[in-house]
Amino acid sequence: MYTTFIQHLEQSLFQRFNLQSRPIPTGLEYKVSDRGRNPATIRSWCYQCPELRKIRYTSIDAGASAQILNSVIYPSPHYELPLLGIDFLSFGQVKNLIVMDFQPLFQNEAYLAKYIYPLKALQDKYPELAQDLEMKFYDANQYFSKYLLFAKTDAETVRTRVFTAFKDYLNLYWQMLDSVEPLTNSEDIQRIVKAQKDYDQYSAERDPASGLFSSYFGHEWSERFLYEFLFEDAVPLAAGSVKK
Ligand SMILES: C=CC1=C(C)/C(=C/c2[nH]c(/C=C3N=C(/C=C4\NC(=O)C(C)=C4C=C)C(C)=C\3CCC(=O)O)c(CCC(=O)O)c2C)NC1=O
Repeated sequence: MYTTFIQHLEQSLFQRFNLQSRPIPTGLEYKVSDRGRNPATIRSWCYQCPELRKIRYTSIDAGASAQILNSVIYPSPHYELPLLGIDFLSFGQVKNLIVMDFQPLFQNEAYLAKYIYPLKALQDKYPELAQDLEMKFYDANQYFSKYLLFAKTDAETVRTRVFTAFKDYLNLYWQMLDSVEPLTNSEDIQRIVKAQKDYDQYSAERDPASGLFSSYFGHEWSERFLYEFLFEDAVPLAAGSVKK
């Protein structure tokens, strides 16, 4: 379902940046589960370049049961740019959840005006993909923008409109990266380092995928995947404390 999306993402990245592989901890880059109705394969890729500190994307292929593309791009801390977040989930032909956003590190007006407002024109192009759905796991006011794509839709729309919107959002992100002024003051840079860490901590604790990973690949693998790869700057909750 998301193969063409991944191909486009890769092309787009490789054409613009001098990418270097960023290691994925042993055992986390690829795994197959036979627990479900269909075998599930999870595969991840990770890169870095001077402009982008961490580029990761993950696909889950469980045949007709689940098709998923999840990705986060973390800019270098010299750039206060939002993170680029993608979460495309298809469970069978009927349930397709699409989320794509420039994930703001801060919510103050000046920041939003500079880095989030330019998204509005794009969201306006895809009204059917901006459905104002309620968030149950995450807080819509933290690390999300109001111009995100957030929709439940059908498989045909995913192949057509969502693919076009995905390319548009990605292009705007590259444009923004091209025009952003790098920070030079070390305190400003440290503030971005901290904000990106806070994002990892928040996301690791809230991620609704942990149940899905556990059911396919077991609890232990799931925790490693979350804390050693997806959100590696997050610190696991103290052992024995209750999750959420
Ligand atoms: C491989 C990793 C990974 C997977 C497979 C994943 C899956 C995942 N994301 C979900 C929701 C969601 N996912 C997001 C958004 C994001 N989520 C993100 O990881 C990013 C980067 C964004 C930003 C665009 C949102 C907004 C929801 C709805 C959650 C809610 O209702 O609060 C759900 C719940 C779907 C449901 O309601 O049935 C799952 C299982 N999340 C992951 O991190």
